[in-house]
Amino acid sequence: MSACQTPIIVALDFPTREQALAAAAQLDPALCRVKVGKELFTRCGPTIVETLASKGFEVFLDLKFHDIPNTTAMAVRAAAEMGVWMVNVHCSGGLRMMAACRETLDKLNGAKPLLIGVTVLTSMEQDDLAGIGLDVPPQEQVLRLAALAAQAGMDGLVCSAQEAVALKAAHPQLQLVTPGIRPAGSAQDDQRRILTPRQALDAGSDYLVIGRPIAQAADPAKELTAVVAELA
Ligand SMILES: O=C(O)c1cc(=O)[nH]c(=O)n1[C@@H]1O[C@H](COP(=O)(O)O)[C@@H](O)[C@H]1O
Repeated sequence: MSACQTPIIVALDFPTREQALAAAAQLDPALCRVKVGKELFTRCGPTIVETLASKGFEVFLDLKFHDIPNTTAMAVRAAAEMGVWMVNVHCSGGLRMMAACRETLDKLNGAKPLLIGVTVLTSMEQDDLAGIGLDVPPQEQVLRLAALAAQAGMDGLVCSAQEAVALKAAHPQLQLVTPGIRPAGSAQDDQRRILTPRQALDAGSDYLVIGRPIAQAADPAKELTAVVAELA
């Protein structure tokens, strides 16, 4: 049972182990989980996951695997054996890819990470989708990928909180992990489909991924406490 009492996941997007651990030292594992993504993991490898776990944090390993079914399933197995709490793959890898991941995790003994499918990145809007040949609004593509993820037996989805109402109606069993969270007044950065923490929770998000507004703030503990208060 997790000691974490909030839906907040803080993205530790840092270039060094020292910076990531300095930020983590200002966060309380009772108030948030942490996310290790491509930059930090490529720099530090699995030891950063072990260190954060030893400090009491549940870790979302966000490497967004996207490959042929066997390769992706073996990567997910490696993540599970690392003891992470959540792992993700791109839904656009297709039904067989997601099903292979599900089957591989189901065969493992012991605790398994939540298996989450990334739908349409929160940095993308309709023009970006058109640029890669998808002439549909983001929500339509998200719902299409969500149906595949549900069929594959995934535990949840990464999506924008803007799609949470439609997704909860269509697939109430899927947990919604929503980045693109911006407290009122904070910079949008490269995100496009954004909501505030309160709006996201009200829309049906199960977990809120927040990076720069907390991790890169002068006082991460203060920003985290402010978001916790906004959600209370
Ligand atoms: O899978 C993710 O976590 C993810 C998916 C997505 O669609 N959008 C998205 O921003 N993310 C991640 O969520 C974090 C958001 O960080 P901030 O924009 O700094 O709050 C980053 O680490 C992204 O890699």
